[in-house]
Amino acid sequence: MIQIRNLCKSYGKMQALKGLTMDIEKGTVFGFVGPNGAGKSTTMSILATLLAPTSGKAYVGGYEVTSHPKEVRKLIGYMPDFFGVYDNLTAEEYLDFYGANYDIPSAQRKQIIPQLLDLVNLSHKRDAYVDSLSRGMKQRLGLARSLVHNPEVLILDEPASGLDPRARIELREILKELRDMGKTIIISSHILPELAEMCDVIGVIEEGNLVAFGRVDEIYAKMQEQRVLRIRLTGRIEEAMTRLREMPVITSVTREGSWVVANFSGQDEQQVELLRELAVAGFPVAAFNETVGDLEDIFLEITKGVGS
Ligand SMILES: Nc1ncnc2c1ncn2[C@@H]1O[C@H](COP(=O)(O)OP(=O)(O)OP(=O)(O)O)[C@@H](O)[C@H]1O
Repeated sequence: MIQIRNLCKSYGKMQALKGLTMDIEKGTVFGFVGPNGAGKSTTMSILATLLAPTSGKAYVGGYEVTSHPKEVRKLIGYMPDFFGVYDNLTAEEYLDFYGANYDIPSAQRKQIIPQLLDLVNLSHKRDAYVDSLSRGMKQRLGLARSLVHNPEVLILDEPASGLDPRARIELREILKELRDMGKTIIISSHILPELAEMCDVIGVIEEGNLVAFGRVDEIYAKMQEQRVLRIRLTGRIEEAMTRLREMPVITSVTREGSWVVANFSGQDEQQVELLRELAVAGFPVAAFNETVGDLEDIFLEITKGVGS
């Protein structure tokens, strides 16, 4: 659905994008993660045809963004990371105004707008002034606005920023509905775990370069394989460490007081077997627990270099 090829953007001497290349397939929820200033908004603005790249190409639905902006705009709904001020418009009037901008006939707008307000759980705020809405509600109204022309692709710049946990959950639920409708969604954030909860694929951008790109389910599967086991023994600690080191599923063993900390790379069955072996050998195991690896570390480790 989206192809980005060697995309570069400079603001004067500042190189915001340094040859970005990636593909986003139809129906994917793609999370674009990176620290402030990494180039996420720049990329999204180029895809939304609001900014011209310095060099390189970007295609949406096969249309190149600079030579076919009209076709691209029909395909995409864009929600920027800031929200304008609209003193005298109610939520309904606001959506009607944007619908009219897309040349949607009045009768059709009357039909669509209640559906959109319902989708973003704002039907009860239909007659409320936009400026009186909470931040979470404004975000949801912005989302409804980006959907007014029923686009195939949604580009959402930091939609969860500034939202409280409850508003985030609501947003996630709405995104699920949109995904179920078959939309391709691009969401940016500077928080990887937040995106991992709602996306299928994640790309990490740093200083204008894509440094990692991969599927979230693969990352989670990998995380399950890289566990840290913590075993507390009341005696024979050194002996237990030697026994653990001999096991192929253990990659390293250290000691923290009465705890033995072992990096484990295997499946549940092998973990069960490990505990059984220790018990059968009579080691005095008082406690046994596991922690999975750090999402960001594992993500970067297994996906680095991809796409760059
Ligand atoms: N209009 C502009 N003029 C000059 N520099 C700009 C302009 N827009 C962005 N930049 C610079 O380009 C770089 C990338 O900015 P961009 O907004 O794309 O990053 P971002 O990843 O979206 O960051 P954030 O998470 O803070 O929104 C930054 O260093 C930024 O200061």
